[in-house]
Amino acid sequence: MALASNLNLLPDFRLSPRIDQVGVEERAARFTTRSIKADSKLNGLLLVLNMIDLTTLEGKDTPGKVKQLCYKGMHPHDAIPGLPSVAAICVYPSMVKIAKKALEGSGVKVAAVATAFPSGQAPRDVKIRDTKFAVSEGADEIDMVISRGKFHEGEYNFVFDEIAAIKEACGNARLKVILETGELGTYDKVRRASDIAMHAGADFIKTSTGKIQPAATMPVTLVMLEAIRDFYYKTGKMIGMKPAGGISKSKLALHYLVMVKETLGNDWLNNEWFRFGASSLANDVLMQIAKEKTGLYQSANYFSVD
Ligand SMILES: O=C[C@H](O)COP(=O)(O)O
Repeated sequence: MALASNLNLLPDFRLSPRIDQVGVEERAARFTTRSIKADSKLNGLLLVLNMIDLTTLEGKDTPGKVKQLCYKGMHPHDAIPGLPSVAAICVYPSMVKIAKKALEGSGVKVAAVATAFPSGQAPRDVKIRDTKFAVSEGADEIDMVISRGKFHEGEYNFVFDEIAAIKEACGNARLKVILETGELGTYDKVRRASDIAMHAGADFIKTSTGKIQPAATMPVTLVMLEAIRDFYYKTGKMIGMKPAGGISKSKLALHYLVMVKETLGNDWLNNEWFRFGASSLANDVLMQIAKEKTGLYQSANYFSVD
């Protein structure tokens, strides 16, 4: 395992680039002003659907609900032909086996939140066991949370080593590292946490758990996309991006796609490298796809997940 203390070549994370707050907010706002032609809009909506990690992370989740969500993920709407599936179903570790079986042969991945999600307040060995359990149950992807308390104390080597340990526990599963940006406080800290996560072995960086406000925003996501771009220029390694929490409207999701395209380029415009973590976005996307195809709006109930 790559321990921070053993890696003399690591950057000093205290020196991560500073972010101009006004500049990043203005740049993010500009992506919302681009006009999208009708045919590009339909393609964009289909792409958004295919990039969703369809999520349920409730204490009251049942096997029945997870199976229904899996069906929805594989067949977003029976009455609309030609729809792609979502990218993954995102659940707690206890639901991984149920989801894995329900999704068998579909190509839809199972993502599991682990490491004492959402707080991350547990000893490292518990987090490693949580991760190994989810992988042994069949998780294709692990969504871990960073230790925000340690990060705020300036214990960057601790945060780095923990991510590296979880990466090792993942085996072949891809690792998404959740920064919980709503608890980081500043864009500078979002940039620093992104840099630590990528150097420590993240396959994806992710904004939020969905349990803390604010969750994903366009400026925060832009800071992370720019960190990914800089990391790519420096190392040649692609890292994925997953904004999550509070993204429920198609129009906003399309703005995110414009931002990804203009910041990272077309190589990132697929579900291998970009995801939306969302519980209700799929319904709005389906409503808009139906509208684009038929010219008519259906009621929201027509598309409900449950
Ligand atoms: O990672 C996904 C989030 O937990 C979903 O958040 P949401 O319910 O606001 O869409």
